[in-house]
Amino acid sequence: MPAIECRDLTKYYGEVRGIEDVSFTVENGEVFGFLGPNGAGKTTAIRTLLGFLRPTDGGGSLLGHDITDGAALQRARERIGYLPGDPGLDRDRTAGAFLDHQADLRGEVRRADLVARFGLDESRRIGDLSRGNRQKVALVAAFMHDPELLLLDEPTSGLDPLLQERFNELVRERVNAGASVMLSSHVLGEVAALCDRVGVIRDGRLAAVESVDALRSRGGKQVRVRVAEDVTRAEFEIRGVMNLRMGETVSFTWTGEYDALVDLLGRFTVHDLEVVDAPLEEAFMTFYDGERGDGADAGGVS
Ligand SMILES: Nc1ncnc2c1ncn2[C@@H]1O[C@H](COP(=O)(O)OP(=O)(O)OP(=O)(O)O)[C@@H](O)[C@H]1O
Repeated sequence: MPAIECRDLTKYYGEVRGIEDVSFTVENGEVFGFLGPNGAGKTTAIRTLLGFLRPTDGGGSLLGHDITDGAALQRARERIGYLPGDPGLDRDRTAGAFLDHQADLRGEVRRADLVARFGLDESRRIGDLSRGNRQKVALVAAFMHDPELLLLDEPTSGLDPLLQERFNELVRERVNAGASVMLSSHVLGEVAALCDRVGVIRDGRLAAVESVDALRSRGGKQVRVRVAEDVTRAEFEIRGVMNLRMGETVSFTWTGEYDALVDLLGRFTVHDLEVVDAPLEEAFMTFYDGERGDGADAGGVS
């Protein structure tokens, strides 16, 4: 039984499409990233899965409970951690009072530890907290009952890099303890660092689901080479070479087989050579062709 199952899930807000025909599963112990630009449908998918919104069509399950079975889902919530994209925390309450209320609903085995790790002052009024500190309160609430499944909507928005790293550690700890995670983001680096697989959502539809490793390998290799000879651009303009930049060092993205690269470089006296994974952005951009206007280059990566 997968941790999350999403079958042709569709949600319309009246005439407005939120998501349409979204299907994927999140296996037990997996970290699944839901990546897409603003308005793509990430929040709609998460809130529909949690039963806060009624699907227009399709269905799914969380920890084996049908998402349209309100009572079962309510019970399952004790084993689920949810971080809303825009936590509407009661500004007049203190952080501690909010966490007390959440603890009554789901428990708080790890609260003290998390409050200390995030350096949270529970006595402060939520309305007086900075955005980052409010996000910390919401994170403690999502994680403090050691949930088996976490649905996190843009979890690191508002967190500084140090706290983002704390957050990453926290996710890894829960996953090592057997939990499954779905998190949404529009920051590629964030999902690449944490996720096993990524679903790319655009205009309410799932454009692709890929493992982060596959995305990386599709991105090709970044090659930087310095040779003894004077070289011309034409000598490097062969199949497999992209983003070619000439200079004292010649650099390009290589998307072909290694043997063909060795053949190419074998024509010269190589003084210096560096071959590294191309940035994940290049593979990822293939999903955004047309939307950003710079998809022509990226389109050739695949
Ligand atoms: N309550 C609502 N009423 C009407 N339309 C809505 C509502 N909530 C979302 N939408 C629309 O549904 C679509 C998907 O929005 P959603 O908030 O799910 O996207 P998102 O990927 O989470 O975006 P963001 O990254 O900005 O949070 C958008 O076109 C949005 O305008």
